[in-house]
Amino acid sequence: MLVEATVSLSVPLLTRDFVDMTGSGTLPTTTITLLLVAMSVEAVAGAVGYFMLGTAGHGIVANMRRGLLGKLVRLPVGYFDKQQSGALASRMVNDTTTLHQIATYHIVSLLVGFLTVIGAVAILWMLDWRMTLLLFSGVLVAGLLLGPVTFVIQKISEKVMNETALFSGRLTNLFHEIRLVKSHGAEEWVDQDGNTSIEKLRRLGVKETAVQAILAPMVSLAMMGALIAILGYGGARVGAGTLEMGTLVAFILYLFHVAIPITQFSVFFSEIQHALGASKHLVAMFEEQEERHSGETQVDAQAQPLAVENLDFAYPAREEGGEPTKVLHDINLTMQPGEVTALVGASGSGKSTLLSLLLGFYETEKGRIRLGSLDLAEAQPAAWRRQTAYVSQDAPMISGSIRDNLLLGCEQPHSDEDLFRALKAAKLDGVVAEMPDGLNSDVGEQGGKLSGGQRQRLAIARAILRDAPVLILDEATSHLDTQTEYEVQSALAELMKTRTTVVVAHRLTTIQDADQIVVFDQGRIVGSGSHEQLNQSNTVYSELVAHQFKTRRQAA
Ligand SMILES: Nc1ncnc2c1ncn2[C@@H]1O[C@H](COP(=O)(O)OP(=O)(O)OP(=O)(O)O)[C@@H](O)[C@H]1O
Repeated sequence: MLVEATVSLSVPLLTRDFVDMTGSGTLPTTTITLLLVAMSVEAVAGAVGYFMLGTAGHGIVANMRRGLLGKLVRLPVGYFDKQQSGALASRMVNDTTTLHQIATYHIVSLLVGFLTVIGAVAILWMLDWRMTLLLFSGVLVAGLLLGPVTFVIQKISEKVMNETALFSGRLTNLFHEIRLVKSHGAEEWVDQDGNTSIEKLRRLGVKETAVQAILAPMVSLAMMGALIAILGYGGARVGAGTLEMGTLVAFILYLFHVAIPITQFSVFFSEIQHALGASKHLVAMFEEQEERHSGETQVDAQAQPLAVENLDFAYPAREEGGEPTKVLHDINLTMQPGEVTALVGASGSGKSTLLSLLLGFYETEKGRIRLGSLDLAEAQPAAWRRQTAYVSQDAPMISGSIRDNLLLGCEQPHSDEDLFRALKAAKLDGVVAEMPDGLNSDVGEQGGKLSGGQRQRLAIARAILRDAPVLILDEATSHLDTQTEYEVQSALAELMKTRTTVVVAHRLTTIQDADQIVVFDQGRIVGSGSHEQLNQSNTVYSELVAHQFKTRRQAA
């Protein structure tokens, strides 16, 4: 592009010679040849420059997206609690594209334009300084008008980006939950809600266009003024014989050399405001504190007790300035290898939160979690989690096949036989074998092509395959019918024999044989022991048992 700019500066000078020579009656073949060569070089250099910039731009966007993706997956779970996943996706896709243009074409055009203008001014000054001053008074006026307008554009652009991210977030969520929307006949509400955002975006777009619409004419008006002044003043000087005709022509051509970059500056300033809006959020994402990478990587949970000591925990405030939600108070608990520890308690009493903490999803405020003598705070979270297999309440699935879901995060290779063995233990082998594509069958978005029970069995098979010494099950069998639950429970019982197991279960029948039952009440442990012990001596537990017994009898 520098070659293009330099060569393009010679074109008006060559044109001046061409006009002056043809005016004096000679045919300037050398000048014509030079003009043709200069114009061809300008065109080729322009095309090559455009291609190279485009290629660099795509590289920049890809790098930025790679960086962002790498960053996002390494952010702690707490970050995602505060974000809408669709909004994050929008930032990754749309905001990075906005930066593409600015990082390549606009920045380079600005630099090249700047050099062109300097070159043109130098040549013009040598040709005729009075006319140069005249031309630049027009440029100065244009510059002074641009400042405030670009500021307004930045403000609007920022609002557009935020609204777009919000809109994408809402849509993603609504489409995920389309069954909920339809079952509640909420299509009309979704329509209205979406239309409000669409209308907001339209209004902002119109505002932005209105400001942009006055920007370009303002610049061209200033340039037209300069052109007319040059033509009037230059024409008079040619008439008076103090200026060559060729020099006036060269001036007019140089005017475009100045005008085009100046117009590009105006586009640049409006684009840079756009990019500033986009980059603000991307920079904020890049600056987020990642989950700890440091710590002990040699975590061995084999035959080690898992202990929780004096643990307090509060979720961070949902909005700025809000109060954190205190959820766990002074938790003390030891889970022995080869034993099953069951956590029971009313809904919201903090059982799942404790599981999240055992998995190192959140940093704890006070107290410790230990595996043998190793403190979780001193271990690398990823290494710690490699020692655990976790089946959560809703058995989430990734988009892809049964195989992809089974092998999620697996480091060792597994044969199809291994996969079927795990599926068999989870009582899902028959279902998968009957699928037309077997292990390669697609599970659908969020596992939507599988039933709730099948998803749960697939999640259990995944945990079995992971073969980790610590097993963490959060209501892992709640979606299964009694017969399947019984069969899966016996497979799990086999698995639990050699592992440290923590189970959360609402249906107390499934954990009556647990080695240790721990009773939660409003974030505190209010008792622990065997089913018989607790049933006799712990009122919270005996009430839970009595309540469940009553509910079942009523259901029957
Ligand atoms: N990410 C979060 N941010 C803020 N508060 C949360 C978050 N997750 C859970 N809570 C709150 O923490 C408390 C304990 O929730 P938790 O899910 O641990 O209970 P639970 O005993 O597992 O309940 P359930 O049996 O219904 O699953 C609840 O009051 C809940 O509102």
